[in-house]
Amino acid sequence: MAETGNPGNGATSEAGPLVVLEGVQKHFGSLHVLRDINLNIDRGEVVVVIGPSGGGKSTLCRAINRLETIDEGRILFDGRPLPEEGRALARLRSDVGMVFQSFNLFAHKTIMENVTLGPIKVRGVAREDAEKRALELLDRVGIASQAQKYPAQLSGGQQQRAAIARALAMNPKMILFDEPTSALDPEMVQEVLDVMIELAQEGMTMMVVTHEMGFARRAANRVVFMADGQIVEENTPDEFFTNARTDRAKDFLSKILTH
Ligand SMILES: Nc1ncnc2c1ncn2[C@@H]1O[C@H](COP(=O)(O)OP(=O)(O)OP(=O)(O)O)[C@@H](O)[C@H]1O
Repeated sequence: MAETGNPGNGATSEAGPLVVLEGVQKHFGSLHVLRDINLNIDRGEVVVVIGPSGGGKSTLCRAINRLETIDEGRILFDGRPLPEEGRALARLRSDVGMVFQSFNLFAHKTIMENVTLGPIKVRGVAREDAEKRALELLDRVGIASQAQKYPAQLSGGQQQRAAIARALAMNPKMILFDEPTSALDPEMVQEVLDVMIELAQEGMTMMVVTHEMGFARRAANRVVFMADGQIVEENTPDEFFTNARTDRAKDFLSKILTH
């Protein structure tokens, strides 16, 4: 996939991990939701984050593109601390695509407008070029024929595939997926996972919060198990699913794998 480059912003560090979290702490009031998180995500790596509800997985995702601020520690993206505001923050948000459980498409814009808005407004791409690329991406996720429809006219699976096309339209360096299939009817889950598996195989750097263990087995390089705001253990999917080390992870797996 072509990179847009990073005009006027100096060289990026192509060596080293794409994301580095060091000693990250986050509270919501008295609730300690991220406790000393240390995590690197390498370029081209697919990290699946799993764990019980309320464990801090979404907050971790949101902290990486600064939808949440952190209280302590630091997060580096592409070798630099996360920007706090302005154009640099807008650039971070386009470099780090985000796909949410609830699709988050603009309801009063067509699918084509949803996909082209960012490239036109943030990246300064000409409308004609943005539309051409959007059609390619919509074709790639299997919904080119829906380009002129509004989100409510599409199935949940189609909307989520549109959301992935929208993230891809910014030529992101990474995509964060926060429970992308949790709101879908069961028959639509696989069509979205198939798009994600293809992206993973093409080398997209991804962090995926999900309960889809089949996806983790097939696509993840690493599984990170989080509970009570901490990374309890992390391992390759094979090791994690057959040889979890901690009682908490074993307990969690025994519950979800019997479903
Ligand atoms: N904006 C907020 N204000 C206050 N508390 C919050 C906020 N966002 C999340 N929390 C709380 O922080 C804790 C961690 O939430 P988070 O959504 O990160 O967990 P999670 O592991 O993603 O859970 P789930 O699997 O249920 O989505 C939860 O107790 C949640 O209620």
